[in-house]
Amino acid sequence: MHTIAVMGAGKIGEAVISGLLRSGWPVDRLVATERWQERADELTARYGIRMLSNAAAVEAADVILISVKPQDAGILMAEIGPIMPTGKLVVTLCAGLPISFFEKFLPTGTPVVRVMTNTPAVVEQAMTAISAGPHATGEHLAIAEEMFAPLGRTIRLPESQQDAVTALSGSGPAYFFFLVEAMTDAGILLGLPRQVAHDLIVQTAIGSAVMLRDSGEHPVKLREAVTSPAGTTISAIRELENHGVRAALLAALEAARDRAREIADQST
Ligand SMILES: NC(=O)C1=CN([C@@H]2O[C@H](COP(=O)(O)OP(=O)(O)OC[C@H]3O[C@@H](n4cnc5c(N)ncnc54)[C@H](O)[C@@H]3O)[C@@H](O)[C@H]2O)C=CC1
Ligand SMILES: O=C(O)[C@@H]1CCC=N1
Repeated sequence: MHTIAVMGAGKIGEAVISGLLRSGWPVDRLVATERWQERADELTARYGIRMLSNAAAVEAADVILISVKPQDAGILMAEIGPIMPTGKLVVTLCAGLPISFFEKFLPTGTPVVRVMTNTPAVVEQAMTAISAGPHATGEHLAIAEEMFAPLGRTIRLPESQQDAVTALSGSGPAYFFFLVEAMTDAGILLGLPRQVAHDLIVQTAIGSAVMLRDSGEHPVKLREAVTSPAGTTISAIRELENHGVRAALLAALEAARDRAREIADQST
């Protein structure tokens, strides 16, 4: 069994820690690092996890998970790159940063796997995309899958698709939350109490998501089944089309993908 070091145990780092522990991963096979002592103490109290310095974590583990913000990755890699022994697996969660960015800091031949997950990891419903770097083998991909499978679904994709994945499923939960927030406001506009509007739309979102996953039907078919001739739904759909919601989504995801590319450019 491997020992995993979570380097930068923030929101996503903690989701990985809690998911692994819930799935039965032994806590003595997990270490983490955190630059703020208060945060480190909080994680030890919550999970009983050993919090180490970056250098000690690299030494203790054979799988090194980079889960700091992309803007902090250069500083972390400059610290741990020179002391990284050969043969360790590096797994990065950093949005936008290519595998080649990490390889620059690491001994030649170090396997690097790039991963994009999302926050539904905290309820074991993440969508995680996993890509191999030039030195990563099927065995390394399998280790990454073993780490992320407890958090939800996993998929293997070429690294060239990771910026699109980041825009779609990495950021995706934010778009759904935004939609729920806006629809709750619409319910209030129509005279419903806030809590009632919230409960109605959350259950509608859950029901729709389960139908999308389990019915095997195309979303167009599912929408058509709700849309009666001269009914209420088509009046709403006309307004969504008039306000360019479809075009807004295309432009929004393109902007997120472009931002991922910009993060990569700024890192070189
Ligand atoms: N939040 C999200 O929905 C997703 C985030 N990601 C990626 O995951 C990474 C982490 O994101 P979050 O967890 O949201 O950020 P976060 O800010 O919550 O966590 C990063 C943690 O790293 C710590 N840190 C920074 N530099 C450090 C260093 N040198 N040594 C030790 N600890 C250090 C920070 O104190 C912080 O607690 C990012 O690269 C992001 O692109 C990936 C998928 C989804
Ligand atoms: O907004 C971000 O940059 C990160 C990456 C994907 C989700 N959150």
